[in-house]
Amino acid sequence: MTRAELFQNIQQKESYLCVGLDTDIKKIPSHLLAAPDPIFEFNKIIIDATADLCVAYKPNIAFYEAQGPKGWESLEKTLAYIPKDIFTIADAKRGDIGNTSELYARTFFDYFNFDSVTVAPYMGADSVKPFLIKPDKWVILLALTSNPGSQDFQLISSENSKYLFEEVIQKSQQWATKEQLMYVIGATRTDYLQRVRALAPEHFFLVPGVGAQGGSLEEISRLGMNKQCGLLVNSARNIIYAGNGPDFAQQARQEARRMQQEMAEYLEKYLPV
Ligand SMILES: O=c1ccn([C@@H]2O[C@H](COP(=O)(O)O)[C@@H](O)[C@H]2O)c(=O)[nH]1
Repeated sequence: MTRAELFQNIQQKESYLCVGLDTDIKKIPSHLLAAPDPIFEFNKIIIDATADLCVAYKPNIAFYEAQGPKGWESLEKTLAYIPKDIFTIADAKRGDIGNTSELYARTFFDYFNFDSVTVAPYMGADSVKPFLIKPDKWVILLALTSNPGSQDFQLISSENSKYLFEEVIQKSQQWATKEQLMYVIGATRTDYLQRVRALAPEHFFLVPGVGAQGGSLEEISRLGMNKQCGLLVNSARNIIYAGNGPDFAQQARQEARRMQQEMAEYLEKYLPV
């Protein structure tokens, strides 16, 4: 999917919501556990309940890998079930020496056909470039993450008083254009959002950390929106586990709807003309 198509979807749906499919077998409603593939069954119901309200789905690969081969099957079926006009993100946080990254890229882009994959930048150019070989596939580079530990390295500044996350954003723009590269910027780090936007004015940011981690959707939207919106705001637990009984799909839809309506308001208010 291109940046222009993504923006078109955002405008049509008045939404920049990314639903996180962090499907934990221990958390899904008990009545689904008798299904042959409970994780897929749960995802299918969540996708049916939210597809008209979001522009992206982000399965976190850890939740599937932890189930062994069955989990990979659930992931494959889930990906096939997501409507084709919705952007897909393999949240795998990969990156290794070049020949290994090539195989990771093959896994997520050739075998699974995801639109994008999250990549850790710290092994440098040769670890990231193998993910950039197809023009319609995206790398979403970890820049300033939402967790408390992002202070340990990403917010350390060098002699020239640049933070490490700023070096990541600047350097990586030599490897790919805004048509293939996005950044992960945590919703809990809005203090830095204007600084980030100044470094990457036209890029899309994947923003996790609203809802369960406490980030503010309005702050992200006010400080981070660009002319093409430039934001995919992820929420996982708050949506998919909004309910745990027979009506869990309605509860998930209600939470996704609440976020979409807020987003419609912020697109009106903050999208630069
Ligand atoms: O900085 C980061 C990078 C990735 N994540 C991932 O996003 C979701 C957040 O889930 P919630 O339930 O909405 O908190 C999860 O898959 C994380 O691994 C992140 O939170 N922060």
